[in-house]
Amino acid sequence: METPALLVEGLTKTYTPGAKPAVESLTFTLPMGETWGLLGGNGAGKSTTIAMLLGLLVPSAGRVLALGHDMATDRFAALARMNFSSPYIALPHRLTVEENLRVYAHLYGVPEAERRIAELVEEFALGEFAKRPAGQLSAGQKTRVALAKALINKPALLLLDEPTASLDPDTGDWVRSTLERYRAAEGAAMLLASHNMGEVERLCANVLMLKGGRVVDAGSPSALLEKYGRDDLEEVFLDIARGRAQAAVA
Ligand SMILES: Nc1ncnc2c1ncn2[C@@H]1O[C@H](COP(=O)(O)OP(=O)(O)OP(=O)(O)O)[C@@H](O)[C@H]1O
Repeated sequence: METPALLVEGLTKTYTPGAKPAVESLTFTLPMGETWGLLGGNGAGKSTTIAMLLGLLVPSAGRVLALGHDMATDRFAALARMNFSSPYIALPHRLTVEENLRVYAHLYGVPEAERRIAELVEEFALGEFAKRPAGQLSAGQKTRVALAKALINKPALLLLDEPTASLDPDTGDWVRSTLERYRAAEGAAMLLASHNMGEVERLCANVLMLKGGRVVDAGSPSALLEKYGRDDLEEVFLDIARGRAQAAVA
């Protein structure tokens, strides 16, 4: 069997000893070539999960194999073939957009960096502000630069925290198409934390519903719609968030 993009077993994070874990016993296997969604309300544990998957946060228990590498012992081998975007992590704001991409291309050891940067500037339509400092861009422009940075090393595994937050509907739609095209062309795997149910329905083969740090339900968007007897994932999400899951499936 092909090595999965992510193999996660019993992943747990307790920030404060004795308190309830922010993420508890998370277990799943993300195959190569698929996009999965991590859905949950504020504080459900999405960002904590992504930070552990990236090796930015040390888990309290459990393990993560990313692209076959154990993130506790061998994370640099995995990180070279991974990337991420998060609205909470700012790009160096005094550097221009182009300089930012050059720094990341260097960090990831991208071959033919200038060519790759030119491709991304073209694909993400960054040309009109490529020579401006990243700190002076609008939120939507920053999001596009962050996505270009996330694809700079052609990652096999992409972790996306709210990839279309602060984008207008048209640009958001364009970003979703770009991500979908990238996945199909490269056979990459993606894990997407999102509050945007339409986005999750459109992009994700499978969805993990998180509540209070635990997976409370999982399945393909169509299987979840059927199970809860709903027309869209937003309603399924509200059923779960408001604790109506049992009533819905009874
Ligand atoms: N550094 C920290 N120290 C202590 N508790 C934290 C820390 N970071 C997050 N938490 C807590 O862990 C829980 C999960 O937070 P997390 O940010 O992972 O949720 P989330 O699903 O990403 O939420 P949101 O949708 O609001 O971004 C929350 O109760 C939060 O208060």
